[in-house]
Amino acid sequence: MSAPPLRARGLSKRYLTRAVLDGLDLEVAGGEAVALLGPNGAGKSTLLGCVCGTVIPDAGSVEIGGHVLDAAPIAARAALRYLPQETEHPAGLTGRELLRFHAEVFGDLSPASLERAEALAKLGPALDHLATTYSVGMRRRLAAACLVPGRAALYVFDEPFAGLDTQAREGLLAWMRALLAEGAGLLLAAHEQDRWALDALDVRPFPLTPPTPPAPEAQP
Ligand SMILES: Nc1ncnc2c1ncn2[C@@H]1O[C@H](COP(=O)(O)OP(=O)(O)OP(=O)(O)O)[C@@H](O)[C@H]1O
Repeated sequence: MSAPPLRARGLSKRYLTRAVLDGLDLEVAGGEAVALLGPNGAGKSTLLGCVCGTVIPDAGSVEIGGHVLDAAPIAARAALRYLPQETEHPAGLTGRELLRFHAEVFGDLSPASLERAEALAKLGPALDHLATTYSVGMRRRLAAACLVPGRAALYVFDEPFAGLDTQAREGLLAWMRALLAEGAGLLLAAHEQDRWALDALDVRPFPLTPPTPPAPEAQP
Protein backbone atom coordinates (compact mmCIF):
# COMPACT_ATOMS: atom_id res chain seq x y z
CA MET A 1 0.00 0.00 0.00
CA SER A 2 1.39 3.45 -0.89
CA ALA A 3 2.07 6.05 1.79
CA PRO A 4 -0.69 8.58 2.47
CA PRO A 5 -0.13 12.17 1.23
CA LEU A 6 0.12 13.34 4.86
CA ARG A 7 0.82 11.60 8.13
CA ALA A 8 1.43 13.96 11.08
CA ARG A 9 1.97 12.47 14.52
CA GLY A 10 2.14 14.09 17.95
CA LEU A 11 2.59 17.67 16.69
CA SER A 12 3.08 20.22 19.45
CA LYS A 13 3.85 23.91 19.10
CA ARG A 14 4.08 26.49 21.85
CA TYR A 15 4.72 30.24 21.58
CA LEU A 16 6.20 31.38 24.91
CA THR A 17 3.77 29.99 27.48
CA ARG A 18 0.92 29.47 24.97
CA ALA A 19 0.36 25.95 23.61
CA VAL A 20 -1.12 26.24 20.10
CA LEU A 21 -0.85 22.56 19.09
CA ASP A 22 -0.71 19.84 21.70
CA GLY A 23 0.15 16.33 20.49
CA LEU A 24 -1.97 16.58 17.36
CA ASP A 25 -2.37 13.63 14.95
CA LEU A 26 -3.64 14.14 11.40
CA GLU A 27 -3.66 11.93 8.32
CA VAL A 28 -4.85 12.85 4.81
CA ALA A 29 -5.53 9.96 2.43
CA GLY A 30 -5.11 10.00 -1.36
CA GLY A 31 -8.20 11.54 -2.97
CA GLU A 32 -9.27 13.07 0.35
CA ALA A 33 -9.74 16.76 1.24
CA VAL A 34 -9.45 17.77 4.90
CA ALA A 35 -10.41 21.25 6.10
CA LEU A 36 -8.99 22.77 9.28
CA LEU A 37 -11.84 24.78 10.74
CA GLY A 38 -11.68 27.19 13.63
CA PRO A 39 -11.88 30.84 14.61
CA ASN A 40 -9.03 33.34 14.22
CA GLY A 41 -6.08 32.24 16.33
CA ALA A 42 -7.16 28.58 16.53
CA GLY A 43 -3.85 27.40 15.10
CA LYS A 44 -4.76 26.61 11.48
CA SER A 45 -1.81 28.46 9.89
CA THR A 46 0.54 27.13 12.58
CA LEU A 47 -0.46 23.57 11.72
CA LEU A 48 -0.12 24.20 7.97
CA GLY A 49 3.31 25.74 8.65
CA CYS A 50 4.41 22.64 10.56
CA VAL A 51 3.25 20.46 7.65
CA CYS A 52 5.08 22.59 5.07
CA GLY A 53 8.26 23.07 7.09
CA THR A 54 7.91 26.84 7.55
CA VAL A 55 7.14 26.44 11.28
CA ILE A 56 9.34 24.14 13.36
CA PRO A 57 7.23 22.11 15.81
CA ASP A 58 8.49 21.51 19.36
CA ALA A 59 7.58 17.84 19.04
CA GLY A 60 6.11 15.40 16.58
CA SER A 61 6.77 14.22 13.05
CA VAL A 62 5.46 14.97 9.55
CA GLU A 63 5.58 12.64 6.55
CA ILE A 64 4.62 13.86 3.06
CA GLY A 65 3.93 11.03 0.64
CA GLY A 66 6.09 8.76 2.84
CA HIS A 67 9.03 11.21 3.08
CA VAL A 68 9.84 12.30 6.62
CA LEU A 69 10.15 16.10 6.62
CA ASP A 70 12.99 16.17 9.19
CA ALA A 71 15.01 13.33 7.68
CA ALA A 72 14.39 13.93 3.95
CA PRO A 73 13.34 17.60 3.67
CA ILE A 74 13.98 17.98 -0.06
CA ALA A 75 12.00 14.89 -1.06
CA ALA A 76 9.22 15.79 1.39
CA ARG A 77 8.94 19.35 0.12
CA ALA A 78 9.05 18.23 -3.50
CA ALA A 79 5.99 16.10 -2.73
CA LEU A 80 3.93 19.06 -1.60
CA ARG A 81 2.58 22.33 -2.98
CA TYR A 82 1.70 25.18 -0.63
CA LEU A 83 -0.50 28.19 -1.26
CA PRO A 84 0.07 30.55 1.67
CA GLN A 85 -2.49 33.04 2.93
CA GLU A 86 -0.51 36.03 1.73
CA THR A 87 1.27 36.03 -1.60
CA GLU A 88 4.00 38.39 -2.72
CA HIS A 89 5.68 37.90 -6.08
CA PRO A 90 9.30 38.87 -6.72
CA ALA A 91 9.93 42.20 -8.46
CA GLY A 92 10.80 42.45 -12.15
CA LEU A 93 8.98 39.37 -13.45
CA THR A 94 5.74 39.06 -15.40
CA GLY A 95 3.03 36.59 -14.52
CA ARG A 96 4.01 34.46 -17.53
CA GLU A 97 7.69 34.42 -16.48
CA LEU A 98 6.72 33.35 -12.98
CA LEU A 99 4.50 30.56 -14.27
CA ARG A 100 7.39 29.31 -16.42
CA PHE A 101 9.84 29.56 -13.52
CA HIS A 102 7.61 27.40 -11.31
CA ALA A 103 7.04 24.92 -14.14
CA GLU A 104 10.84 24.56 -14.43
CA VAL A 105 11.24 24.09 -10.68
CA PHE A 106 8.48 21.46 -10.69
CA GLY A 107 10.08 19.76 -13.70
CA ASP A 108 7.11 20.06 -16.04
CA LEU A 109 7.39 22.46 -18.97
CA SER A 110 4.85 20.59 -21.09
CA PRO A 111 2.63 22.92 -23.14
CA ALA A 112 -0.46 21.19 -21.71
CA SER A 113 0.56 22.02 -18.12
CA LEU A 114 1.41 25.62 -18.97
CA GLU A 115 -1.96 25.96 -20.71
CA ARG A 116 -3.76 24.55 -17.65
CA ALA A 117 -1.86 26.97 -15.42
CA GLU A 118 -2.72 29.94 -17.66
CA ALA A 119 -6.37 28.86 -17.73
CA LEU A 120 -6.46 28.81 -13.91
CA ALA A 121 -4.73 32.21 -13.65
CA LYS A 122 -7.25 33.72 -16.14
CA LEU A 123 -5.19 36.91 -16.32
CA GLY A 124 -5.65 37.63 -20.03
CA PRO A 125 -3.20 40.26 -21.34
CA ALA A 126 -2.13 41.03 -17.74
CA LEU A 127 -0.17 37.76 -17.82
CA ASP A 128 2.55 39.75 -19.61
CA HIS A 129 2.53 42.58 -17.05
CA LEU A 130 4.78 42.73 -14.00
CA ALA A 131 3.23 40.60 -11.24
CA THR A 132 3.99 43.33 -8.67
CA THR A 133 1.37 45.50 -10.44
CA TYR A 134 -1.40 42.93 -9.83
CA SER A 135 -4.36 43.40 -7.48
CA VAL A 136 -4.66 41.13 -4.42
CA GLY A 137 -7.03 38.74 -6.22
CA MET A 138 -4.83 38.60 -9.33
CA ARG A 139 -1.77 37.83 -7.17
CA ARG A 140 -3.62 34.97 -5.52
CA ARG A 141 -4.79 33.59 -8.86
CA LEU A 142 -1.24 33.65 -10.19
CA ALA A 143 0.09 32.02 -7.00
CA ALA A 144 -2.41 29.16 -7.34
CA ALA A 145 -1.65 28.77 -11.06
CA CYS A 146 2.08 28.51 -10.30
CA LEU A 147 1.33 25.26 -8.41
CA VAL A 148 -0.32 23.56 -11.39
CA PRO A 149 2.68 22.05 -13.27
CA GLY A 150 4.01 18.67 -12.15
CA ARG A 151 2.41 16.40 -9.60
CA ALA A 152 2.51 16.39 -5.83
CA ALA A 153 1.15 14.02 -3.21
CA LEU A 154 -0.23 16.79 -0.98
CA TYR A 155 -1.63 20.26 -1.78
CA VAL A 156 -1.87 22.68 1.14
CA PHE A 157 -4.08 25.77 0.86
CA ASP A 158 -4.30 28.49 3.52
CA GLU A 159 -7.72 30.15 3.10
CA PRO A 160 -7.64 29.63 -0.67
CA PHE A 161 -10.96 31.29 -1.48
CA ALA A 162 -10.32 34.58 0.36
CA GLY A 163 -10.16 37.61 -1.94
CA LEU A 164 -11.22 35.73 -5.10
CA ASP A 165 -14.17 36.66 -7.30
CA THR A 166 -16.83 34.07 -8.17
CA GLN A 167 -15.21 33.05 -11.47
CA ALA A 168 -11.79 32.57 -9.84
CA ARG A 169 -13.32 30.58 -6.95
CA GLU A 170 -15.04 28.26 -9.37
CA GLY A 171 -11.85 27.79 -11.37
CA LEU A 172 -9.92 26.94 -8.21
CA LEU A 173 -12.61 24.54 -7.08
CA ALA A 174 -12.54 22.74 -10.46
CA TRP A 175 -8.75 22.36 -10.22
CA MET A 176 -9.05 21.02 -6.65
CA ARG A 177 -11.62 18.48 -7.82
CA ALA A 178 -9.26 17.37 -10.60
CA LEU A 179 -6.41 16.96 -8.10
CA LEU A 180 -8.61 14.79 -5.87
CA ALA A 181 -9.65 12.69 -8.87
CA GLU A 182 -5.94 12.15 -9.67
CA GLY A 183 -5.43 10.81 -6.12
CA ALA A 184 -3.75 13.79 -4.45
CA GLY A 185 -4.56 14.77 -0.86
CA LEU A 186 -5.77 18.29 -0.04
CA LEU A 187 -5.34 20.10 3.27
CA LEU A 188 -7.11 23.44 3.61
CA ALA A 189 -7.51 26.07 6.28
CA ALA A 190 -10.97 27.54 6.00
CA HIS A 191 -13.69 29.50 7.71
CA GLU A 192 -17.41 28.79 7.95
CA GLN A 193 -18.13 31.27 5.12
CA ASP A 194 -16.30 28.87 2.77
CA ARG A 195 -18.91 26.20 3.54
CA TRP A 196 -20.23 26.26 -0.06
CA ALA A 197 -16.79 25.24 -1.37
CA LEU A 198 -16.17 22.72 1.41
CA ASP A 199 -19.49 21.03 0.66
CA ALA A 200 -18.70 21.01 -3.07
CA LEU A 201 -15.38 19.28 -2.31
CA ASP A 202 -16.95 16.90 0.20
CA VAL A 203 -14.21 17.73 2.72
CA ARG A 204 -13.63 16.01 6.04
CA PRO A 205 -13.83 18.76 8.69
CA PHE A 206 -11.03 18.87 11.25
CA PRO A 207 -12.00 21.38 13.95
CA LEU A 208 -9.30 23.26 15.84
CA THR A 209 -9.98 25.23 18.98
CA PRO A 210 -8.02 28.31 20.09
CA PRO A 211 -5.36 27.55 22.70
CA THR A 212 -6.36 28.04 26.30
CA PRO A 213 -4.44 30.92 27.88
CA PRO A 214 -2.19 29.93 30.80
CA ALA A 215 -3.89 30.01 34.19
CA PRO A 216 -3.10 33.19 36.16
CA GLU A 217 -0.57 32.63 38.90
CA ALA A 218 -2.07 32.22 42.36
CA GLN A 219 -1.90 35.41 44.42
CA PRO A 220 -0.16 35.06 47.77
N1 LIG B 1 5.26 33.75 15.44
C1 LIG B 1 4.40 33.77 16.44
N2 LIG B 1 4.78 34.21 17.66
C2 LIG B 1 3.90 34.22 18.71
N3 LIG B 1 2.63 33.78 18.62
C3 LIG B 1 2.21 33.32 17.44
C4 LIG B 1 3.06 33.29 16.29
N4 LIG B 1 2.36 32.77 15.23
C5 LIG B 1 1.13 32.50 15.71
N5 LIG B 1 1.05 32.82 17.03
C6 LIG B 1 -0.12 32.65 17.89
O1 LIG B 1 -0.59 31.33 17.73
C7 LIG B 1 -2.02 31.30 17.75
C8 LIG B 1 -2.49 30.60 16.47
O2 LIG B 1 -2.20 31.44 15.34
P1 LIG B 1 -2.52 30.97 13.83
O3 LIG B 1 -2.05 32.03 12.90
O4 LIG B 1 -2.00 29.59 13.65
O5 LIG B 1 -4.13 30.91 13.86
P2 LIG B 1 -5.18 30.74 12.66
O6 LIG B 1 -6.16 29.71 13.11
O7 LIG B 1 -4.46 30.48 11.39
O8 LIG B 1 -5.85 32.18 12.62
P3 LIG B 1 -6.54 33.00 11.39
O9 LIG B 1 -7.89 32.39 11.17
O10 LIG B 1 -6.63 34.39 11.97
O11 LIG B 1 -5.63 32.93 10.19
C9 LIG B 1 -2.48 32.73 17.90
O12 LIG B 1 -2.76 32.95 19.28
C10 LIG B 1 -1.29 33.54 17.46
O13 LIG B 1 -1.23 34.79 18.14
